Amino acid sequence: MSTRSYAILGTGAIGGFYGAKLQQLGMDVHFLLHSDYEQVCRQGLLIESPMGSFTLSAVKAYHHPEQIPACDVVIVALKTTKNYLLPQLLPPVLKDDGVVVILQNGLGIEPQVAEIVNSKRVIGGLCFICSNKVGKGHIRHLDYGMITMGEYQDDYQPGGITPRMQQIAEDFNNAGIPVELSENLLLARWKKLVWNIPYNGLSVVLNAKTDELMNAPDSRILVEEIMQEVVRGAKGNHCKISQQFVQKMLNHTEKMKPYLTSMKLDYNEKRPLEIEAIIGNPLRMATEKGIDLPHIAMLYRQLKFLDYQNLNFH
Ligand SMILES: NC(=O)C1=CN([C@@H]2O[C@H](COP(=O)(O)OP(=O)(O)OC[C@H]3O[C@@H](n4cnc5c(N)ncnc54)[C@H](OP(=O)(O)O)[C@@H]3O)[C@@H](O)[C@H]2O)C=CC1
Ligand SMILES: CC(C)(CO)C(=O)C(=O)O
Repeated sequence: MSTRSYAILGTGAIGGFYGAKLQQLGMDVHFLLHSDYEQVCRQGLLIESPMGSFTLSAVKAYHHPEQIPACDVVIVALKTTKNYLLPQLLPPVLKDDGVVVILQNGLGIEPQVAEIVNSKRVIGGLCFICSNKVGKGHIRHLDYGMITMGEYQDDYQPGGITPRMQQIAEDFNNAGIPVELSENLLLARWKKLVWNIPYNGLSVVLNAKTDELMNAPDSRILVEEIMQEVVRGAKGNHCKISQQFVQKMLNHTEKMKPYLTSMKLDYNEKRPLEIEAIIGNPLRMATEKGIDLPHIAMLYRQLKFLDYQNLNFH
């Protein structure tokens, strides 16, 4: 087993789950906690999962990043709405030769992190998992779990497959989490957006679960139209996404158990929505290349309105 140390920034649905799986394997894992800190110090982390439920009773839990020893790998698993904290959180927890792995949805986060830690120290990861934090220190993993990882290079130039990615992937694989390595992080991020932009966005605007969006003819048309816009935005950024991939996303969602997207859960809980990372940044990246994405531009404004109302007036 490797001796790499891991810091988890954001011990929630995905950070709590993946961190706990790494610790269960015997890895040295340090968890930064927020409102759950005291509960986790007292009772540990409870993971419910179809892969096997377990409790980690001894957790290296911290309330402040300065208390965490500098680690080889720092996993960013906050909601992107909290990324304004990263300039304070990242430097103390990262070893001089350490690497940051960003396990967040959306696009355009790596360049922000590269400004803090330097672009040679950033890996992006896309999580194909359904998981929720259902209580303090209590994570409910529902389904899936695979991660796609890619090296970040300036301006999202393809970074190839590096030994350090392979080593981190091996740790996750040993912990029971499949990892796929991508030579092109930008393409991997656009592909994930084919799902996230329509379903996360429409679930809030139309107040619907995935099955409702797929079963009603009008919302299904909208889902497909938005997916096609994502494909066009990707193409304008030199990322080719095939029609077979779009079809695969539609078929896959049709077969999925009815699912409340993470954006809809945030909306229902009156938490800020990850609009900029998931919709705003890709939209701006396409606009900069002269590509017009009218459905996504409308979705963006609608979500901004709903988010503002939700946080301020209801
Ligand atoms: N959940 C899922 O199934 C999937 C999520 N993703 C993406 O993963 C990312 C993380 O999402 P998810 O795990 O669901 O989010 P969660 O809200 O479950 O987890 C985020 C965690 O960050 C913690 N946090 C907030 N502020 C601080 C702080 N100042 N210091 C330390 N910790 C803090 C929160 O603690 P507290 O609650 O105490 O504030 C929470 O435990 C998002 O980008 C999401 O889109 C991607 C695929 C699937
Ligand atoms: C696609 C999905 C459902 C998990 O892979 C997701 O990213 C989300 O809930 O935001």
